[in-house]
Amino acid sequence: MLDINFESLRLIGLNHSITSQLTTFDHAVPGGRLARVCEVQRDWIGVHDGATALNARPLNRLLRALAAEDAALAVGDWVLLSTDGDDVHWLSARLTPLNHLARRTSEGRRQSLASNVDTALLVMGLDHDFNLRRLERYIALADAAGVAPVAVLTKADIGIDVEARMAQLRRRLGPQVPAFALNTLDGDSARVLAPWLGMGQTLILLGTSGAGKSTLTNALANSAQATGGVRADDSRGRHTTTARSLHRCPGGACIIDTPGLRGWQPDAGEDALAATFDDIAALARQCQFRDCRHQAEPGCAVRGAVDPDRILNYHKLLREVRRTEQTPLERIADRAKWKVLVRQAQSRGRQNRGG
Ligand SMILES: Nc1nc2c(ncn2[C@@H]2O[C@H](COP(=O)(O)OP(=O)(O)OP(=O)(O)O)[C@@H](O)[C@H]2O)c(=O)[nH]1
Ligand SMILES: [Zn+2]
Repeated sequence: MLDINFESLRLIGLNHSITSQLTTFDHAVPGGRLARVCEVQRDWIGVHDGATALNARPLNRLLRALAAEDAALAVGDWVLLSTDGDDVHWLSARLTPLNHLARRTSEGRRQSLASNVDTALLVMGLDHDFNLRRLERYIALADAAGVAPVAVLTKADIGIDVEARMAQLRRRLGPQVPAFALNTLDGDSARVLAPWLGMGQTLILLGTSGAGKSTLTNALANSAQATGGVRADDSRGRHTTTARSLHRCPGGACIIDTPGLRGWQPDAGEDALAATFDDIAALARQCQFRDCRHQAEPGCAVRGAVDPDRILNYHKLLREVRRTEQTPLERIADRAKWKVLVRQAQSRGRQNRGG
């Protein structure tokens, strides 16, 4: 029988949607217990069983099962843990995640970020890090996974045009995405973000290197993660955090800190993107032309009502999604077509120079 201490596991995010899976679960591992993945490394998996943090290794049978689903263990996953006579800890199974955050690399590869997350705190500095297109990209990533986005604008104490930027952000994103300007060093963050930090809640922090994710984690979880300085000229961080990790907050929520992402796309389809930009979709129904791009077309209902840069960003993300949804053959055909065009242009150039 599986040994579950609900009270202690609740502190690392256990909820009834997860435990209800156990009734139909084949857990024939002697001494098996439930644990949560806190850190994924190449050779070991950091897990917490509600009482202690320890390092474990996945059994081959788990690796095979994951490979069959084209899945991998991610921070936030619930797993079955057992300890053998030599005190080695093994993971034998993973419970089906309730949701799963992933990104696409610039080559289109899908990469797991975290599982079983309630809220994504999208962390962005009010210094040179401020970029609303990037924020919308993060919102698309969260929306596509069914994770509620909350924008946390850090460095309100040293930021540039703080009030104007917050007003611009709220106008552009509308009321659906709560947004806060914070100085994460002043100790007020936990109070402001309290509605998302309730018992059993899981949050993930996403944002560029240097945005203040580890500083915010430390403020919310009373922990002591290493934080890094940023370059003065462009506010870029130094990639101080190198792996995703899970931290417990005093109020019973837990937080997944992540390294800054570079070169990525949301793992979202066209429908998910349309949901993120549903203000555009709703107004577009009143445009004169069904395929209106809301640029110079007459009778457009979107232009003027939505920030023009938001419209451009939506179309940019749509183009990226369509490109990653191409089959490998379509991509090869597309590349071949480009090569021909480039070659034609080059030979035209040579002819012009020669003639
Ligand atoms: N003045 C001020 N400085 C801040 C604030 N938040 C973060 N910082 C500073 O910004 C620098 C970068 O913060 P980190 O928390 O390391 O950034 P990070 O997002 O975790 O960066 P990576 O771990 O590299 O992904 C540190 O020197 C922090 O002290 C803030 O609200 N105000
Ligand atoms: Zn239009």
